[in-house]
Amino acid sequence: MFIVTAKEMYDMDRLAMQEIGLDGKLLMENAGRAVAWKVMRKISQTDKICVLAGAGNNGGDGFVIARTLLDHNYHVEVLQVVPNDKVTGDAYDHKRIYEKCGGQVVPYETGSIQMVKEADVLIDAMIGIGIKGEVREPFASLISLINAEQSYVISVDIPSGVPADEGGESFHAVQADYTIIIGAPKQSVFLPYTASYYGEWEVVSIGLPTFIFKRLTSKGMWQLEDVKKTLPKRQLFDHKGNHGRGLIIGGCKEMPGALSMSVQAALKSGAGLIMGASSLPVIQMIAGNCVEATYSALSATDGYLDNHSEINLDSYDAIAIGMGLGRKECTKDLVKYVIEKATCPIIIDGDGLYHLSQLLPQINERTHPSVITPHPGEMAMLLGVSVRELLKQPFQYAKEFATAYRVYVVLKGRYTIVTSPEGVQMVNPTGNPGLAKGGSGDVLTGIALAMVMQKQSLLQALSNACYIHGMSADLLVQHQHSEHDLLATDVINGITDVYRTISSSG
Ligand SMILES: NC(=O)C1=CN([C@@H]2O[C@H](COP(=O)(O)OP(=O)(O)OC[C@H]3O[C@@H](n4cnc5c(N)ncnc54)[C@H](O)[C@@H]3O)[C@@H](O)[C@H]2O)[C@H](O)CC1
Ligand SMILES: [K+]
Repeated sequence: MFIVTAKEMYDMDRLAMQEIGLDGKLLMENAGRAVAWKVMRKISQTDKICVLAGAGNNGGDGFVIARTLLDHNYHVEVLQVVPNDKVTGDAYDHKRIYEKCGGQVVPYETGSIQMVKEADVLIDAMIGIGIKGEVREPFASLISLINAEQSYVISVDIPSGVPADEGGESFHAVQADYTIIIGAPKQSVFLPYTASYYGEWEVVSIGLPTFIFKRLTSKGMWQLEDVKKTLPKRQLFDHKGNHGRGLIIGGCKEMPGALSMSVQAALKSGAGLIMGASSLPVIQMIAGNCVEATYSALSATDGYLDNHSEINLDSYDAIAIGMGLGRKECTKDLVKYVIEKATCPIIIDGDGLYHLSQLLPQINERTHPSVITPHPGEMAMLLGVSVRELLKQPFQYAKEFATAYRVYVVLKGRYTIVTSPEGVQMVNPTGNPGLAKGGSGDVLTGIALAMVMQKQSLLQALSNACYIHGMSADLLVQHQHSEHDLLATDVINGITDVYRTISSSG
């Protein structure tokens, strides 16, 4: 599924109209009817419905929705929030068709507030992706009224007041119970400051052909069908070498478990062979957790790995480094050594990211792929901006970093964004707040390593890793766990259920 900015959506409309003759009125008809069908599934025939229509094409969708509902014997009226002369173009045409079909349009005046108060269902078709700046009157007061009412609120395309794109931080906007998105989800569906306004959401197709999306946007949402198509398969005559050899370097005296979780997660996800590398005390502590892995003891000073020359990096398909490694000068040297010498894909996580801020020239010079898996705090540190600033524009910042340093960026969050060095971005929809715990990142890195070393495109491999990680947590909280008690090690065990679900669902 593609993700768009407002500009991309407008460009697609233009292309559809100019190049293939899909005109605006037809797209509006498709949009309104598709939304109306979704609405009918949610509400009852006895509900009193008020469609709030604005001046633009979002309002135009509102007239098509009202006409379709009326035709199916629903109790519906349109409250037109703007004066008649503001309703023009395609929206005007659809208003006329609605009226000719017997539809009622109530002009906005103070008395019509009663209409809002009396409605069981409010359909918000006031402002869509055409919003500029903060909402003006009378929309601002109406939004306050809508949000104060108990009625069921369905927004069309986008909750009025929310922008389509990233960049803002606070909004006066409709709090929808359900948003029916037209054509493709907008960036704001996935952003921390705007996602909650949407409530439950769904996308409806309006007939824009896929090649138009492919031409104009390089952002998408990774879905189960994508996972099924791209996940490495196991063949009858496979041996462990077909599924990759991976090296995981991490762990120090305070954080032995990080390495253990990455190793277990990698093997559980399908890695052929995993070597865990750490100090002898760490290995002695964790080896029993995962007897299927092999381990390499490295020298350490005061519990931190200190001698990089003894590691052979040559015989691996991918290497992960940094989980629980520690923030010492000697561990920085180790990260530098791996960045400079590894001739396979590397994944840098945890304390490796802390060191990376001083190793950016080295990462830029790599000729083999590099992946970083920061949470917002680590990403902000690498970019030299505040977390607050980063979270206003995560798509933009992740892309800037990925393209500048030619790395794959896995920016972790409720909606993790995977960005390729070319700037292609994939959003992961799975996961829940149960993952907001120590160890989750170490598990994700292990899964990512297993995917990366099995010869997929890296963008697909990393998107699959995020999907599996989140889906494991989702299945666990649906069945035996809650978001409170879910542990990172549960997420590793939950991978079993993920694979069984994926393979049994065809
Ligand atoms: N391909 C598609 O996605 C299609 C989408 N459709 C719908 O069209 C809207 C976008 O329509 P547009 O006319 O460009 O803009 P809006 O209706 O969102 O809003 C314009 C309207 O709002 C007023 N306005 C702007 N900013 C403010 C503000 N801060 N305060 C108050 N009022 C504001 C402005 O003056 C205009 O009057 C999209 O979201 C879909 O719903 C098509 O129907 C089908 C194709
Ligand atoms: K709207």
